[in-house]
Amino acid sequence: MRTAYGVETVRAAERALMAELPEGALMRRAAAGLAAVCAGLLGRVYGSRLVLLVGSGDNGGDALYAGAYLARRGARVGAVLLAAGRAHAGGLAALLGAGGRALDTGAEAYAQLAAADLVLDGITGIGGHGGLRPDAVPPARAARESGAVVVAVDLPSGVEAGDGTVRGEALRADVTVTFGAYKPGLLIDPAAGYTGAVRLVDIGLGPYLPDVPEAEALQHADVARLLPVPAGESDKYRRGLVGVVAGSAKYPGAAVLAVAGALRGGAGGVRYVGPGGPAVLARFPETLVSEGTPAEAGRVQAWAVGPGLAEGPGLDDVLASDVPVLIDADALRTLDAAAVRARTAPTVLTPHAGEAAALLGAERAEVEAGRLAAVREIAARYGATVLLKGSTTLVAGPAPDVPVRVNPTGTSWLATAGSGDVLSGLTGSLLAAGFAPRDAASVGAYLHGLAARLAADGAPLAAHDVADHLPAAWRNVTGGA
Ligand SMILES: NC(=O)C1=CN([C@@H]2O[C@H](COP(=O)(O)OP(=O)(O)OC[C@H]3O[C@@H](n4cnc5c(N)ncnc54)[C@H](O)[C@@H]3O)[C@@H](O)[C@H]2O)[C@@H](O)CC1
Ligand SMILES: [K+]
Repeated sequence: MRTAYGVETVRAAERALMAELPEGALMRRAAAGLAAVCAGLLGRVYGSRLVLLVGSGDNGGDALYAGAYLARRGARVGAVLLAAGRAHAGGLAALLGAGGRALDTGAEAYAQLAAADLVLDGITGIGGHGGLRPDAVPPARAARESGAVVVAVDLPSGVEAGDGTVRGEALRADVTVTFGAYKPGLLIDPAAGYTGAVRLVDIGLGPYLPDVPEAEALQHADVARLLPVPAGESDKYRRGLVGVVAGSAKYPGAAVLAVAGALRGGAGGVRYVGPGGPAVLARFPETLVSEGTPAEAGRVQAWAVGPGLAEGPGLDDVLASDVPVLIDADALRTLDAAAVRARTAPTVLTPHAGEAAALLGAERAEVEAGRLAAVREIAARYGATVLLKGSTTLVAGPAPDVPVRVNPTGTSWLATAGSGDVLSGLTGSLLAAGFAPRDAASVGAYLHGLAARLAADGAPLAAHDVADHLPAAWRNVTGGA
């Protein structure tokens, strides 16, 4: 599991650790780790050309101390002081003492940036807000346009550490060297798109961090542990039946795609309820098709309702049931929060940003600008587990003290019609197979993203390709066991 801690939590842990260390020791520890990563990237430090972009805070201090280490090993280091007179005093003295040079933002800075092998971005870290300030933008752009490797100190400058938003211009890095712990912004888009490869430097913060992180991202091993392996005595009922309520005369394809996902999610069987029965059976003869309403259909262990659904009794019936329910797409637009909160079994909502805005009675732009806050707010208001789709899919449970799961497997190729229908069926199937709601949603998103990556392989894909690659994704996670 990859864990991420919010800014205040990291600061509190740093304070507690610093109280036990000599003055400045923690920053020097961070800088030594940073310098080691840079040395590895450079290959040969002696004679290499480094430029430091130095802001007014401790993030700049890290860059200056790391620059001093590398200058002592023979690198030529120039530090562009973006906040003249306010650079970290100890760091600047160390750099100058090691033979580095301080520069203002004049022509020489740009000449050095153009010729640099490596640029260290120490403009802002966890203390930065609101994107790069105007005076930092031209040197940041020059760094990006040079052929240098750009290494972000702690975070790419200009991104919000706490929630992954980018509220102005930010400097895109090739590598981000972060200290002590991941911050949510390193995992959540759009900020996560600015980090390049992330390297975590241990500065001894571990014992001072709380057990429960703010956000976490499943890794292959976590998903492999959660996926069920049918035992010898399993039969289809023990493995769970998932009921799919989807599709309409207008959208018959949604029924087929939701069933396609459900068949690959580990449930023992799929019961389809809706007007798309003939289309579903033509493609998947193994489906149990029920006429009539969900209430009239046989027993299932979970329902997935919503993809391509027109008006009908489907939603009310499944809400009244005593099994886990996943609600997606059109069914979200008319959802009554009180009816969801009153349910005795878990509910999972899977909105995209537009549907999330409808659930909150907010503007879509508001959701886009604060996805972490939005997913938590919907989960709290509806008393449900919420999977907010997007370039980084987020999953929040109804309890406030449980980490938000960040899906690491997404790909922009997934932004294709019908891919959400596959995810609904898949996640519903995991619920029927007995997964806890937060696990069902986050494992569903993980396998779905991985299947899309395998299917796309660098080319556009269709939603049914994602469904077809779910078994390959499952094998990829479990090692084919
Ligand atoms: N606290 C500690 O013990 C440690 C802190 N470390 C470093 O310290 C950083 C945090 O330092 P600070 O709290 O001083 O904050 P930062 O250095 O991240 O940034 C705050 C400074 O940047 C300015 N600033 C804010 N927004 C800006 C913007 N949009 N554009 C330009 N300037 C802006 C502020 O005026 C302030 O002076 C961490 O990210 C990490 O790099 C590390 O050395 C590890 C130890
Ligand atoms: K930075």
